Amino acid sequence: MLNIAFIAHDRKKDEMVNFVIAYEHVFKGHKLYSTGTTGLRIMESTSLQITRFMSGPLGGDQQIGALVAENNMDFIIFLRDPLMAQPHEPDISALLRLCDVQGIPVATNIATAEILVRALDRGDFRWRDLVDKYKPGVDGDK
Ligand SMILES: O=C(CO)COP(=O)(O)O
Repeated sequence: MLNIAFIAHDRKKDEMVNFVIAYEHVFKGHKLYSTGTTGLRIMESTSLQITRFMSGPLGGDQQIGALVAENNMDFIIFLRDPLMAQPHEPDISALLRLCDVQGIPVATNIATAEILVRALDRGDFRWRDLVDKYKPGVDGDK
């Protein structure tokens, strides 16, 4: 069972909901997290249980980032809006940076999300093994 997070900006929320509906059978075996509104939208349309954090602009990205920093997050689908500036852009950049620090797969568009979820469904690519192998030390990669 993996820890998976869903995050979508407003103009990407319909896309996210449709995607999660399509792969509900895959996600239902995992522990799910989300930012506030994204999770609400998904739960309204599926039977999935999701631990929801604050809305993104109020700190939800940072809360999910804290799980990434502790290496307690395995996979993030973050459908960003590439055509609209976000007031909390520093939080978004910080989350993506932490994913790179820890080697966490983060899909920022639907095609990447599709490829990762299909790999997850097949169970033939254990990226957790890679993440753990290259995990930085306590004081980073100095
Ligand atoms: O803003 C977000 C991510 O940066 C998403 O937050 P919501 O899911 O609360 O809309």
